[in-house]
This record gives sequence, C-alpha cells and structure tokens, in this order.
Amino acid sequence: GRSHACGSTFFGALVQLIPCRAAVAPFTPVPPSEACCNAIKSLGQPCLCVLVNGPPITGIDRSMALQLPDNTHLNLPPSPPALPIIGHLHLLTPSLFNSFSNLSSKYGPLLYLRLGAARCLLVSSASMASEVFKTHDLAFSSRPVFAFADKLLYGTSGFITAPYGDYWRFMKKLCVTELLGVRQLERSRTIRREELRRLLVIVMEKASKNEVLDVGGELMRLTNNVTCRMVMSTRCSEDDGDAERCRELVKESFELAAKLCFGDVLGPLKKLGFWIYGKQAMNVSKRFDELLERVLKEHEERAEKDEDLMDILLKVYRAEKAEDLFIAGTDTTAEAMQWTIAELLNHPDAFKRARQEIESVVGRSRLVEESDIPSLPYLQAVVKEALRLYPPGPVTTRECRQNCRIKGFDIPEKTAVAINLYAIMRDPDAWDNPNEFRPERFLIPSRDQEQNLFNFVPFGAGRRGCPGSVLAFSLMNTVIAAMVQCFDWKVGGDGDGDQKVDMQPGSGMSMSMVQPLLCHPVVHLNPFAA
Ligand code: HEM
Repeated sequence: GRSHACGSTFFGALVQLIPCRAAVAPFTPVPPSEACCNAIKSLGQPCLCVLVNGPPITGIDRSMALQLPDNTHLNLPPSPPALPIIGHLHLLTPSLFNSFSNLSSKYGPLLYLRLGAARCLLVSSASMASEVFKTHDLAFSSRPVFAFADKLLYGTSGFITAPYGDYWRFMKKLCVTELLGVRQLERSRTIRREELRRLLVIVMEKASKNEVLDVGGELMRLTNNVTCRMVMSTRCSEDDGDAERCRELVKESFELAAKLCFGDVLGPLKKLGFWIYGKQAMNVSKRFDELLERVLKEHEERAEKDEDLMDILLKVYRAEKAEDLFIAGTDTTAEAMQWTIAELLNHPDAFKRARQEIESVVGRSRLVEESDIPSLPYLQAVVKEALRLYPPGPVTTRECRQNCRIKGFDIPEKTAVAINLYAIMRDPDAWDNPNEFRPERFLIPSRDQEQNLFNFVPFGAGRRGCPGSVLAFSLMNTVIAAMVQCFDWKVGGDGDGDQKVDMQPGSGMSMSMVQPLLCHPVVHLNPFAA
C-alpha cells in the first residue's frame, strides 16, 4: 500500500486475484490452484473457490454474476475478447500499468473492460485523455466509489476520493487558497529550507562515517516532515513516534481497502467481505481518530500565532480531513525523487551536466535555494524526465457522472475510468525513444503546444488534476539540486561504487523500486563549512 493515494486499491485487489482466473471460470472446472487460494487468503477472504465451484448458497445468485448489462443499444468502445464472470481479468498481470499498456498497444487507446462485476473504461493516449481531462472535464470529475468505501478510513469523505460535489469544491478551494497556492507556498518556503538542511546534515554524517544511506527512507522522512509542518505546524518524524503510528495506520487501512474492494469484483458475493472485515475497518478508523484527536488537541493548546491549514479547517469546518493531503503528498514526492536520483546515478553525464549548471549559477559558497530553480533549466528537465518515466501514480481513476460520447463511442453514466498516465508518457507516437532517459528532450521547444499538453501528465489534469504539482516540483527540484551540488554517490550497500541501480518498477498499482536505493554519499561541497 505505498504511494497510492493517487491510485486505487481496487486495482490492487484485482491484481492479487489473477492466479484465480482459471478456477472462477464456470465452464472450465479447474480446481483452484494453491496460488489462487493463497491470493484469496492474502486478501483475507475465506475460500472463494468453494463458493464459486461448490454447492449453491442461500442468498447468493450465482447466475447473476454471468449477466451482462443491457447495453446492446449502445455503441460501446471496443473490448478485447472476454471470459464469463471474470471478463478481462485474465488479461491483467501483477504489474498493472504494464498489462494495461499491453492491452492498449494491442487493442487501441480507448477500451471497455469488464473486470469481474466491475465495468471500466481504459484510456491510454494523449488524444483520448484530452477528451477526459478537457473536452468532458466536468463529466469525468468524479472518482469511482468502491464497495464499503464509506466504512474505511478515508472512504468517500476524503478529498482525493470524494465524489464531485460541494465537499470536494470546498476542499479544493481551501487547498488552493490556503496551502498550495503561490502566495502560501512563498510563505512556507522557510519550512522546506529547514527540512532540506536537516536532511543534508544527516547525509553529511553518513558520509563522514562512511556509512550506507537508505535514500528512499530519508526522502520519505523529509516529505513527511514538510507536509506535516505545512499542514499542521507539527513535525511528524519526531521521537514520540506519531509519524510511525500514522504511517502504520495508513498502511493498514490501504490493506483493508484492498480486502474490501474485493467485493466490487465479486459482485453478488460482495456482502461477504463486509461481514468479515467490517469490524476490523471500524477499528482502524477509530485508532486513527484517536491519534488525530490527540494531535489536534495539542495543536489547539499550542495556539501558535501563524495560522496553518489545520487552524483554518478547525475554524471553518471543524473537520479533520488534512490527513488526505498527507497521504497524497508524501509517498508520491519521495518516490519520484528516489527515481530521479537513481537515473542520475545511472547516467553520469547527466549528473555532471546538472552539477555544472548548478555551480555556474549558484557558485560553490552557498547551498542552492528554491529561488535558483528558474535559472536551472537542465535540472528541471531532469526532474520532468524522471516523472515522465516513473509517474508515482501511474494510473488515475475517474468516474463518468453522466452518459457521454467520446469519439463517437457511448460511455454510460457511472462507468469507472482508468487513465494510464504511464502509457501516455511512453507512447512511441508522442515521444522519440520513449523508454530512454533523455532530459534534453524537455529543452527543445515543442512545435505543437496544444497537442503536447496531454503528452506529459504525471499529475493528471483538469479540475480533478493534482493540486500539489507546484509544491511537488519545487520540493523535487530543490532537493535533487542539493543532492547533486553537495555529494558524489557510490551505488550499493557495499560501496564499491560501480553498480548500476536496478530501474525495474515493482508490481501492483504503485511505482516503487523493487530494491531500495542504497548509497554511500561522499561530500563534494559542504555549504555549512564556511
Ligand atoms: C511528484 C509528486 C506527485 C504526483 C506525481 C502526484 C500525482 C497525482 C495524480 C496523478 C493525481 C490524480 C489526478 C487526476 O485524476 O487527474 C493526484 C491527485 C491529488 N494529489 Fe497529487 N501528486 C503528487 C504530489 C502531491 C502533493 C505534494 C500533494 C499535496 C500536498 C498532492 C495532493 C493531491 C490531492 C489532494 C489530489 C486529489 C485531487 C482531487 O481529487 O481533486 N499531490 N496527484
């Protein structure tokens, strides 16, 4: 469950079910394999195999699972060949964005998929995405609600997952005016500078002791602290362990979400999940509430004069929804920075060029600052190129709020939509050598601005696009610049320095590294020494 604020646990659950595809197809009486049973158990479900292949159970109409929707009069987008019950589930593999990409390169950029009992539109090109993000922005400005979502930690009451409506509009406005707007980002600059300095001190220490650094872990701590301080005026990674507890609860809730979302795939069987997991879900929510309540109470007692987002939320709404931003902003940004550093280590020429640029603009006597970033175009290109290749939220989900048409195809109301940002940003029709790390491509002015607008979409787009993109860019650029300015890096835990970083993304919904990035830092410039 890492980094998937911007993704969806629904697909996470689907992926785990892949070994079961043979066993759940009704006309091929294959006994459930061990892998299937294990997958089901890992989702916390009792033996589904028994339910599907076994004797009928009162209250569950198995034939319902076979029913196709009455869509015959509609001109639906093309569909790959489907199997009964599971539909297209058998076409997916644990690396979801990859299997989505394979489907679109074989069958086209707009596909109608049936995943168990769920229906889903798969969007995989910039021109199709512009239909969702721009032409029909309002129609696609909701997110799908999954089974039992309301019983989960965030459910539909969170900002990220909220259906389009008053609450979402309220949160969006608040975010833009009070936290992520240009003026607010200006005000919170000191927080980011202090946290970057803290990180550099830690890395300096590692370097002086010749110890190995868990790059991802430290970056996560940094983004945690920055978000937490910006939102709640509190540093989270302090010794009292609140941050740890918070992260654990978030993780637990994502795991539970995966179990409960399983209900969406089961269709008629979905009540089952809640009988078993409902209580557990309530329990996680309750513990999170307790933690948050304590933080809020401390917050009120401190009564600092500088108002932060939490004060405003307390005042305006008496709501405690800030944790959403915490989830959305932390893992994603840290993950993206880790990939950027990894690509720079695998491309020493790019590293050298970035450092030369920094030294020519900043010099060697002070640390690079946020205000230097506009003068560092190559650095910005490096960060963009890493986001293009490794978008932390590779697939974003939307829901169609009303019947509409895309390129002549009918999209029924309430269809879930998966937009494969990963595929769009590696589309060979839009990018030369799409799988190669070439920051220079962002330095060449593009001929057709309008068309290129939706080729680069790591933050999604439209009114439901990421409101944190300016903050994320500014944090990423500054942190990467400092890491390049101050240190040389030897890859690997043993520190011989000649290894390449393994750039294989992990499986599932997220875009995390298979292996954690371990490095030995060597000080190149100590800006605190003077
Ligand atoms: C590199 C870092 C980040 C990436 C790649 C990223 C990516 C995304 C994506 C792809 C979406 C879905 C957009 C869509 O459906 O069109 C999203 C939504 C969101 N992101 Fe980010 N994000 C990042 C950092 C942040 C930060 C720093 C924050 C705030 C502190 C944030 C807050 C949000 C919120 C609140 C939403 C939900 C918006 C809504 O539903 O209206 N993100 N992000």
